[in-house]
This record gives sequence, C-alpha cells and structure tokens, in this order.
Amino acid sequence: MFLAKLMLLGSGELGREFAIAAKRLGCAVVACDRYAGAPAMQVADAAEVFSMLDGESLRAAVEKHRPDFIVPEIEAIDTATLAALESEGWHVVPSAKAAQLTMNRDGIRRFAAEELGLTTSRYRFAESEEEALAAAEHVGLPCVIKPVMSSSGKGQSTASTPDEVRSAFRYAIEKMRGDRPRVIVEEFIRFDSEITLLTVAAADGVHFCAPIGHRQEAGDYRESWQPAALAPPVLESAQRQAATIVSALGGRGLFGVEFFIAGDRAIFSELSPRPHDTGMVTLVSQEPNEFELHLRAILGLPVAPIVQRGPSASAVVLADRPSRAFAFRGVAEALAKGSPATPVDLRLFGKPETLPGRRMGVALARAASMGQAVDLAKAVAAAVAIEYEEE
Ligand SMILES: Nc1ncnc2c1ncn2[C@@H]1O[C@H](COP(=O)(O)OP(=O)(O)OP(=O)(O)O)[C@@H](O)[C@H]1O
Ligand SMILES: NCC(=O)N[C@@H]1O[C@H](COP(=O)([O-])[O-])[C@@H](O)[C@H]1O
Ligand SMILES: [Mg+2]
Repeated sequence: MFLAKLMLLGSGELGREFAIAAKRLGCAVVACDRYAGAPAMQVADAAEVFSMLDGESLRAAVEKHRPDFIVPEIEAIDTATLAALESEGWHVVPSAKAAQLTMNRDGIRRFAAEELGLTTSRYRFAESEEEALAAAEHVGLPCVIKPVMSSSGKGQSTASTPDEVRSAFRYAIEKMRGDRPRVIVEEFIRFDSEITLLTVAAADGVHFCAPIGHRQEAGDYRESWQPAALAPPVLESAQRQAATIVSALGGRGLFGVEFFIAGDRAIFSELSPRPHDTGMVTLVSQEPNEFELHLRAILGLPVAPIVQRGPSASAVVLADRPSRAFAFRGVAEALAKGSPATPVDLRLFGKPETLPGRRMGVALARAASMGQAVDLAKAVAAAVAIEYEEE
C-alpha cells in the first residue's frame, strides 16, 4: 500500500517538510522526537516520543514500526545503536557512519582534513582550559571555540585573548550536548561569504544544487539565498570537495556541505548528512526542493533535472522568550507583500513552545534580483509578530 515506510529521528521543521514530501509520494512516516506535537508529528502517520540519545527506546521504536528507512533528522542521536541496527540489516540514511561522524565535530573534522585532505581552518581539540589555551596558541587568536557536540551555534564563541579562551571553554562545556566535555578550537576565518552546497548522492551519481549563500548571527542562520554568486573555479573546488566527502561517507541522500569562501579558496567547515536549515530557501527556489531530493535519493529515484527558478531568499522568524501560550500576528500583512513578479510564502512550524532565539517559522521570497529577494524575505519575516499571552 505504501511506497516505503520511513522513520524520522528528530521531527522539527526540516523533518516536517521531508514528511510532507514523503506523504506526497505515498510513503508512510513515523515521526520521533523528544516532545509530543513536534512539527513533523503533525503530518505523520504515527509518532513516538523519546530522547534520540536513548538507545533502548530507539531500538524499541524501530522494532515496533519496522521502517524500510531510518532517517536521522537531528545530530544528537545514539549513533552506537544506529550502527548496531545497520549491522543487523536495518537501513540507516545515508549511513550509520555518516551519522556517527557528523554528530561530533571531532569526527567529521578529522575525517575531512586528515583522511580526505579537504581544505579546512587550522584546529585542535581540548578537554580543559589549559588545553584550550595551548590549542589557541597553535591555531592563533582570534579563534572560535565550539563544543564537539552541539548545533545551531549552541555553546560557540570567539575568543581574542587568553582570558576569553578560558571563558569560551567554560561556556562551551556549559552549553554542550551529550556527555563528552570536549571542544574544537578553530582558527577564525575572515571569510568573504559562506555557502551551503546541497549535494545529492543518488543512484546515478552525485548531483549539486546551486550554492546557497547565508548570513549567520550568534551561530545560527538568519537569511539564506540561492543562487549565491561564486567564481567558477571556487564553485568547482567546493563541488570537488563535497563530492569527495559525500562519496567517502557512503549511502544515498542529500547532504548540506558548508564552506567558507575566502578569496579564491573554498574552505570546508562542516556538513549535515540530511537537509540543511539554510536550504529551506529551496522551498521556493528550486524543483525538486531539498526535502524532495533527499527522499528521492533515499528511495533510489531519479533526482535530475534540478531546476533553479532565479533569485530567491529565506529569512527566519525567531521567538525572543519562553512561552507555551503565544499567537502569531501579522500573517496577512506578511503575505500581502508578494506580487505576481515577486511571490512570497511563509512556513510557521507549529512548535508548541517558544524559547529565546528559537526558530518558529521562515519567510520565503523570489524576485528579479538577489538584493530584492533578501529584502523581501526579511520584510515578510519582520511582518510576523509573536504575541505572548499571560500564562
Ligand atoms: N572558524 C570559523 N571562522 C569564522 N567563522 C566561523 C568559524 N566557525 C564557525 N563560524 C561561524 O559560525 C557559524 C556556525 O558555525 P558551525 O556551522 O560550525 O556551527 P553549528 O552549530 O554546526 O551551526 P549549524 O548547526 O547551524 O550549522 C558559521 O556558519 C560561521 O558563520
Ligand atoms: N541546524 C539544525 C537545524 O536547523 N535543525 C532543525 O531544527 C529542529 C530543532 O529545532 P528546535 O531546537 O527549535 O527544537 C530539528 O528537528 C531540525 O528540523
Ligand atoms: Mg553550520
């Protein structure tokens, strides 16, 4: 009856768009996350609530639902259980190895730089303030310090003095996820721009989407746009490095490969073996979008042609305080900003709770020029207000 049964490990906004794509192609979707009512659960056939770091619960959910594909949607998953499940014949997307290496910054960085020879910033790992100081001396100041396990910029800061290195180390340990008090100390790259290169490992080989430019603030993305203007040799270098790493990680699916662009160099930063948040722009910028591409690649279906539809942008809608009682205002005004030549759209994720800086929605726009598309997406996002009610 169903084309395939997919189990999502993590059910946020990215999982929700993936689940919608899967439902459209007649798949069954089981959505798992740490809380009930997560965005993808709202459109899935079934839901399971447990921590993805709890291996026993993860195994129980897999054995209960018997999915054809286990699809990690977040980074923090009990990857030892994923590896065990894979060895027993369950299919982990794109591979247990990819999930395992990318969950920890030390895993993916050492694999990229030391095994594959990709261009990266200088880096060292540290497990104490003293080690962090020594690492900072090695990579130079300023440097960027991040917990090895974290995402969306959590626990990340830049240090310019030895004192700041100490406090950045403490901050990273305080905000880290998981149980390994370890940080990466990276050379600060003065980049001209940064991009995500969506790279699809499909049955018939590797395909690329047009590069996506993005702007980050506090380690989290604010706006993204596609296509990002890149000199052809820089794009080719990024594509070569992306093809190398996705092929080495193995399996089929879409990857978000992040690069810093500095002069004529594409410097590999990190990658997601799954759709990328900056890739939400593809909801208006291309067909198939990144979620449909991930799905098609997983199912062994054709992914080409990938059609880019011109200058497009996304801008995030963030909450600024914790609340379980809130409402969205200004949606009509936001959507009224579109015109036949400059269409706009909006996704509100339906998360049941706000937190300071939590992403609650994203605005999308297409226009004749990139500047116009970004400005329009920002205006649409700015028109949406979150009204917090007294609890
Ligand atoms: N070495 C560096 N030099 C300069 N800027 C950096 C460096 N490392 C990170 N940044 C900035 O911080 C942002 C977030 O870093 P990174 O992608 O490593 O973190 P993350 O927590 O994995 O984020 P996400 O999960 O959103 O991708 C980068 O996109 C970049 O803007
Ligand atoms: N950069 C990773 C990323 O964007 N992940 C996306 O955010 C969700 C968690 O949101 P939450 O923290 O608001 O629950 C994840 O489930 C995923 O969709
Ligand atoms: Mg990143």
